[in-house]
Amino acid sequence: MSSRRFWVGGNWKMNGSLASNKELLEHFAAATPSGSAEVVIGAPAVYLNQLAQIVPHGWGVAGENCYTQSSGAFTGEVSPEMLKDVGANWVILGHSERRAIFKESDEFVAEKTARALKAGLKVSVCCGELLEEREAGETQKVVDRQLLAVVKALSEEDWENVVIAYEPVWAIGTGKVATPEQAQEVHQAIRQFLAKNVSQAVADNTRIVYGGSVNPKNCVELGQKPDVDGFLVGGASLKPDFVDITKARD
Ligand SMILES: O=C[C@H](O)COP(=O)(O)O
Repeated sequence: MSSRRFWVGGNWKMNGSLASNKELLEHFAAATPSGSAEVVIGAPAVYLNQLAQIVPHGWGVAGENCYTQSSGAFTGEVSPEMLKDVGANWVILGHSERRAIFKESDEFVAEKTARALKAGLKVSVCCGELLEEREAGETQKVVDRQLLAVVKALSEEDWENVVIAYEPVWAIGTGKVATPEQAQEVHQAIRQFLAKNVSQAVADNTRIVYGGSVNPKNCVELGQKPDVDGFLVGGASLKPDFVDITKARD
């Protein structure tokens, strides 16, 4: 196994309330989460301040999106600086729901990634193919295209603060998890892509995590693959046994 620290992110998407967040986080803390994995919870921006105060000790807090500017006439947007101001230290960018529903382009995701890093946030940047793209044999082409935009926007040092989340769109919220072999194949190819397009050191050190119907039952086998450095978890991060996923590699 590599020296890359196992990373487990929860992505609550547009879910939660002050009361349910508190209940869930208290449960997580009481259930003794992994001491070795880096754990980060992503939540709607309005709840980040609450999360920053009550997440289990050592856990990070992530926004689920941000804009490219610090402030100004951008009605409805939230800046990276504002995420930091309310206690977030991470942001999830380029999630397939943002790409599909809000029409975010590869370049826009890359620009936001660069800006968030500049503001001092760490970034989990998402990539992944649609079912029809996989069936057409275009998985790697799509992932490379999405990541090439990010590569162009970042310096080599920036990569220290980036986690790549590979999330095949057909596996998100569907219960159809990628097999450990399918995940490993794409993760390995992403690492080769980083070696070719950034540097061998960045390829060796960047965490590449898998997302798409991860749950406490399938996480151990997925987490044993050498290039799977953790998970970005949607639905299962809203359940008490998310804590078991943080321990997949323990
Ligand atoms: O960001 C998380 C992904 O969208 C995965 O969601 P899921 O675990 O509910 O399939």
